Amino acid sequence: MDAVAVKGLAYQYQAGGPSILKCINFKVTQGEMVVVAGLSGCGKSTLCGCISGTVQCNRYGVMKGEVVVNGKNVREMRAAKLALEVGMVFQDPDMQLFSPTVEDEIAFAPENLCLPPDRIRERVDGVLALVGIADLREANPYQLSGGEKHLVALAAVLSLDPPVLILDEVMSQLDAAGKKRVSTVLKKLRDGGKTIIVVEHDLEAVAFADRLLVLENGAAVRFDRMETLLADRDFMAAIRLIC
Ligand SMILES: Nc1ncnc2c1ncn2[C@@H]1O[C@H](COP(=O)(O)OP(=O)(O)OP(=O)(O)O)[C@@H](O)[C@H]1O
Repeated sequence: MDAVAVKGLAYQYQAGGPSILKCINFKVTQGEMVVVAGLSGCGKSTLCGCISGTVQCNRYGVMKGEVVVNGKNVREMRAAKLALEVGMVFQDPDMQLFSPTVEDEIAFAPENLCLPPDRIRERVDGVLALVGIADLREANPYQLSGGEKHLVALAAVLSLDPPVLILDEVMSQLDAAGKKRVSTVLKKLRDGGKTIIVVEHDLEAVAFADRLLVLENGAAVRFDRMETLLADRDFMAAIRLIC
């Protein structure tokens, strides 16, 4: 079954402004991990925002086409419902952290679902263990490193257990050990059935992903098996994804 179907997606931040996304079509199967890559400014974050419903498309932005997540059109869903279907970890984790402790940050969404306290505790303990940040439980999120903040933001998103996860460059501030830690978590989540779309420049760090979507100047130019595209060194060099 398709977990995410993007059909003829086009986006402008302002009517009459530049077309940031240009008729993008692709489908992601449930339990698949897809990497989105392309040069800076090609529209990766905008695509993530369109899929997660976090991009502006009422007052200023103009979105055309359709994004369907688990059979539901994201533009027809209220934010609270959409958050149960698709969770997004932003490129800048400070955009989504606001609680005094990591534990409060993770508990916030389940509390807002009015889950009973023992279920909330269960979820908090579960995601702290899954993401491997149990030692940060009492920490102040603002005082963490960039990489740790991304892990806390991922844990907070996982507290709602959405079937689809979108991660926008969460490894960019991590050293090799940090990247390995995140990729291990992503593998575990994918193997557990989550559908994952991840924007990443370091393709070696996510080489275990299933498919790679290459964007160039707002258009999807290739969508193929990860190993097929990594092996196509002429294409990858021409598109400047490898030297
Ligand atoms: N809020 C906004 N208003 C107007 N234009 C924007 C806005 N956000 C992004 N853009 C423009 O949209 C284009 C695509 O930006 P986007 O952030 O989606 O690209 P990206 O591929 O994620 O880049 P990067 O790799 O640098 O994060 C860029 O030209 C950017 O300047």
